[in-house]
Amino acid sequence: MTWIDLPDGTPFGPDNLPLGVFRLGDEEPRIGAAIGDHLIDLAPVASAQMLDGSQLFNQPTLNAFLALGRPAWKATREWLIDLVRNENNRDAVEPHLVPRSAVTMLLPFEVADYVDFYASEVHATNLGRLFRPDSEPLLPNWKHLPVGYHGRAGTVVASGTDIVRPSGQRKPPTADTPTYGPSQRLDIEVELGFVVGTPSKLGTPVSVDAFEDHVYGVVLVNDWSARDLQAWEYVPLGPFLGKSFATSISPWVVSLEALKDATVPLPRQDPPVLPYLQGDLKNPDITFEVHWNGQLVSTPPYSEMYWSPAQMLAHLSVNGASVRTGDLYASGTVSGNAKDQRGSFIELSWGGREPITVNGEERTFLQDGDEVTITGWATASGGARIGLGEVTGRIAPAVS
Ligand SMILES: O=C(O)/C=C/C(=O)CC(=O)CC(=O)O
Ligand SMILES: [Ca+2]
Ligand SMILES: [Mg+2]
Repeated sequence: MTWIDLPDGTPFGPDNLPLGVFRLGDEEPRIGAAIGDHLIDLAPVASAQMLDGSQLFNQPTLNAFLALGRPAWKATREWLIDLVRNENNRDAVEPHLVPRSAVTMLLPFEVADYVDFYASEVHATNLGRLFRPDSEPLLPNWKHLPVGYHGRAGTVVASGTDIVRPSGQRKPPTADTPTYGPSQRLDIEVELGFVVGTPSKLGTPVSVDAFEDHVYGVVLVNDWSARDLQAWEYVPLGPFLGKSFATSISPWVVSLEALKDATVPLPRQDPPVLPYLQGDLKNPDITFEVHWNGQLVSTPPYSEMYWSPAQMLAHLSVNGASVRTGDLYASGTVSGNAKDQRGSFIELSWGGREPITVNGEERTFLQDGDEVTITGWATASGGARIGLGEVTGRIAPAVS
């Protein structure tokens, strides 16, 4: 399959070839493609082959590449596949294979706008029960439109960035007035992020069928959430400071093309959705693993998500809002039906009332020094693993 040595079970086999931005020593950041324990430094390989646009890879972000659109994404993928499969390319590529352990991975693209959805029925039901115990868990709109909110693009950070515990207002139900201080209910949210390449025109909605023309690929997302800040501030306008302090994403952008054999039909939508949300709808079949201080605590499955990524894009643009190169929209927390498939600690510990055991300790929310690592992968036809790599972050103490 490839002339490059691959470790067993690598997330980055010859069918994946995700793109990311790396820094090697004090050299300028540039674009690489992951393969096994290495990356291919693409700029020198492309310029030696005198490819049009080889300057594209000599960039500190993927944005210029993303803006090229689907035909160029496909051509680039075919070129990459040939580089790693065809032994004739060995002499050209081998000098530019860099061990991934030798580089620092950066934010892969400059994030334009950031939207966060709420597309898991299990998660929305669980949070409804926890935040609004006296009402129906799912609000009347939930099965008619993919609920979402606009987040803060400027605080989307690279995997590995420390997350400073946010401070803010919180008012426990038993208190009469709010107090200010470090969040005591700091949480994670396991999500899949969709990366927009091709922009759309202001005033013109993007149809469900045009999803693959606009979205290049996916990243892992951890949408850190301060549940105490959130519970006090969110009514009636939705999430604000409880979410905006940081959102971490994985460094490798996996293309939709690499995932095309790893999809499942959408769960049945009942009641039927409006025509602009109808189409041939699929979900990527990704399984996540959540490690809390090294211990596996949950394995959320993407396949059960109620709203598809194409419906999210159609909905976020149906009023004529345009999308831009570098837009990121996230699925919302991925939670499965089983207890050990929940994608947040507020669900895993049921609001803090049912602690879970992590490395022998009873735990509910995040403590300073805790580290959370989320991985994810799909299985392509033929059994090859298409890995998304990982997104990781450690909690640093609040600023006093
Ligand atoms: O139900 C609520 O009031 C709040 C829900 C969330 O915190 C979820 C959110 O950020 C969207 C998601 O990740 O699913
Ligand atoms: Ca979220
Ligand atoms: Mg966030």
